[in-house]
Amino acid sequence: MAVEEITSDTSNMLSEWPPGPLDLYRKKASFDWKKMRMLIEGEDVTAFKAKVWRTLEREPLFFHNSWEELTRSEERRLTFARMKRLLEIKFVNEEDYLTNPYLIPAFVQTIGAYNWSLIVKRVLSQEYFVTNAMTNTSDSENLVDDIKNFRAFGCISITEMAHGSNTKDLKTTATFDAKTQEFVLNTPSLEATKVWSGVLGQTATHAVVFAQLYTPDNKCHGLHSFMVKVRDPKTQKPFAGITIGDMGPKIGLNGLDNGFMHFNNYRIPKGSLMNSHADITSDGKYVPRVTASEKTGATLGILSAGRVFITHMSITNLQMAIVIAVRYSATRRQFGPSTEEWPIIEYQTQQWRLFPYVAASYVLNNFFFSLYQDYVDFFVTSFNPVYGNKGEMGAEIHSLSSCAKAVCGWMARDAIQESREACGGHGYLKAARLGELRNDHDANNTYEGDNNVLLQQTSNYLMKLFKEKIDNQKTVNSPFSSVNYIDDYENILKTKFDGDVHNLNSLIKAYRFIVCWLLKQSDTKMNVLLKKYNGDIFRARNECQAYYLRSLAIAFFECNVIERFHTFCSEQSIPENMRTVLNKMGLLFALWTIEKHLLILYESNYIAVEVSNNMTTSVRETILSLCSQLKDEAVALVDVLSPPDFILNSCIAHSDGRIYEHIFDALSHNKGAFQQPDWFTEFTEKKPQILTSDSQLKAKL
Ligand SMILES: Cc1cc2nc3c(=O)[nH]c(=O)nc-3n(C[C@H](O)[C@H](O)[C@H](O)COP(=O)(O)OP(=O)(O)OC[C@H]3O[C@@H](n4cnc5c(N)ncnc54)[C@H](O)[C@@H]3O)c2cc1C
Repeated sequence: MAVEEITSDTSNMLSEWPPGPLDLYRKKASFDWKKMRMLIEGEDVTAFKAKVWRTLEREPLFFHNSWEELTRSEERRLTFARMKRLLEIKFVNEEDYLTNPYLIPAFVQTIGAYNWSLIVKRVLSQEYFVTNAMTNTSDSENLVDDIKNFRAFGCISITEMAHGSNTKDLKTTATFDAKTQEFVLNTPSLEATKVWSGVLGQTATHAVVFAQLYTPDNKCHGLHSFMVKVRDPKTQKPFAGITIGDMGPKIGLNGLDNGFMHFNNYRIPKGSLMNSHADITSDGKYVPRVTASEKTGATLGILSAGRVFITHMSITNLQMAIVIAVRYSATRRQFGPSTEEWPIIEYQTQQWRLFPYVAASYVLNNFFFSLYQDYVDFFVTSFNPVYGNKGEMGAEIHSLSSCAKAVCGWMARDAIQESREACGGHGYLKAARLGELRNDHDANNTYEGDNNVLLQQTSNYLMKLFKEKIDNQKTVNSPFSSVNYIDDYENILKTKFDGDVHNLNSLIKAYRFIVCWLLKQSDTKMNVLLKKYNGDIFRARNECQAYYLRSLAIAFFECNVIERFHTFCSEQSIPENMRTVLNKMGLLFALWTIEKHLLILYESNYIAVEVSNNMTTSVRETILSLCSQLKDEAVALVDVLSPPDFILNSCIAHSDGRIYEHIFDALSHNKGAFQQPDWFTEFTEKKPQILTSDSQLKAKL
């Protein structure tokens, strides 16, 4: 998050919201929504997003409405055509990205908010793929040129039918043939079929294929990636030796063509080996280029990009869902103490269900900007041959992005579902957009690493540091400082809660205690399990997940998120009225998340006996009080996060608040709303022949 001076020029580029029923709450807000928007995302990003959205709205190809129903084939065709148009318009060039790297996630968010299939297809086949090609292949220049000029499309093929999370055990083979200076790709079994590769189903001409590298002496050197030409760009047909198919209908993201693939003695040139970590000589000798530990740290860091971006995608979905739910709640009325019905946002349960997610939208947004800055710093360092800290930086980014992707993905999933229910029956309309958000978001919890498996990456990292501290007195210290407090774990574990539930600092101390306590408890349990299983770390770790290592990774993430938000709120330049609201959201988020760990705080005696009786009550009463205080700010808070109506595309959440007019519009425009079905004679003419006796039934059988 950048705190920048807000100019009237930038403020003017954001249109005022149209007048309507939402004005009731908009007028009650204590801050200016435009200034808050620029505070949380910076002027450049705000201006850029506004420009992209205005352009899309004017483009006929991007016309859509909330009641639209497309077949899979229509969706694919449109996604492809829109992707082409995006390339023609070219909102930013590489220099812009270098000047302001925040424009990269801004671009993904801006297009993703319009349609996730479109941006996922675009990024997978272009940016993500080009980054891979540029850093790794010998003939990368031509390929990058082809990709940029729409002569080639890339995809990444890792997952196989029988192996996803456990990539080490992938079965596809790439065997070097010294006679022809080629690798021979094979799919040794049905289970080794490559599956799920995005863009492969109907479009990709190239794939980064992960396979086990074999040298001519039949020795396996483990998993390596290869740049493979899979389809003829002139005919779009797979080359001989490759079978490609489309994965078919999915729960969501149906504009994206996921595919499956088989290799049968398919030959690729030696130069196809993506050789930044290892190479092969012409006589077939395997030559590693970096040591195993260098490879691990740097590779882990680079591979974090996907998770960093998915974290942002999840936060974007969370934000869109909460915009819809809050706007609807501020206009929908039910019951009331007198003749006038209350807007449902006035109800305590509605506030309690939704406002923690409003707070999460801000707190996580800040986390993303801050993590992204760390990633950019790491990325720049990783291309600097002199600076030697890459491994540690990469490992920390890997740990942070793993838990961030998991927890943000789940929070967004829950926010979307809560928002759907908070909007009652109308929330269930396709035209409300919540169903599409739910279905498209769902995959974020699985691809680029299943969430539960990712949390293990974070807990492994933390446990390793903790072990080194205990066994070798090694200082716990990391390049981005996320773990430094663990170094003081012995003192932290002697502390008690100071009882101040209104102070974010006190809650950060409590969180640090939870992390240290879970580390200690997990370490104790691991030692017992290691003894039980004769030092078998795999089994020991497996039995130490639920309530221990998994909770550790989640608490570590939440602690880091709150620390970063606290730092942000302490910035001098934030105007006081905005700081007050931001502090309330930080506190609400912290209390809402820490409530789930109260048992730990009791069990560990962190909450002293004298205060233990009312601690739970204090936490809960403060949550309710904060929800109530944020009620009059909520509409303005979601206005800050909201894209224009054309992008949000929800008939229950237009910025003018005229929900019933827009819902009726959606009802009356849906396909066949007023049409008699062409099967109506099934009722009017063809009556059911009801079988009345046993003999008639038997005769039928
Ligand atoms: C829409 C979509 C797009 C995708 N795009 C691509 C792509 O472009 N390229 C590509 O290669 N792949 C892609 N994938 C595949 C994706 O990366 C994998 O599905 C993902 O990595 C999970 O692997 P899996 O499906 O094999 O799950 P599994 O590994 O079989 O996991 C199944 C369950 O087992 C649990 N589990 C597994 N191991 C453990 C363990 N050690 N401890 C505890 N629990 C465990 C997991 O938590 C999970 O709940 C895509 C998937 C989807 C849905």
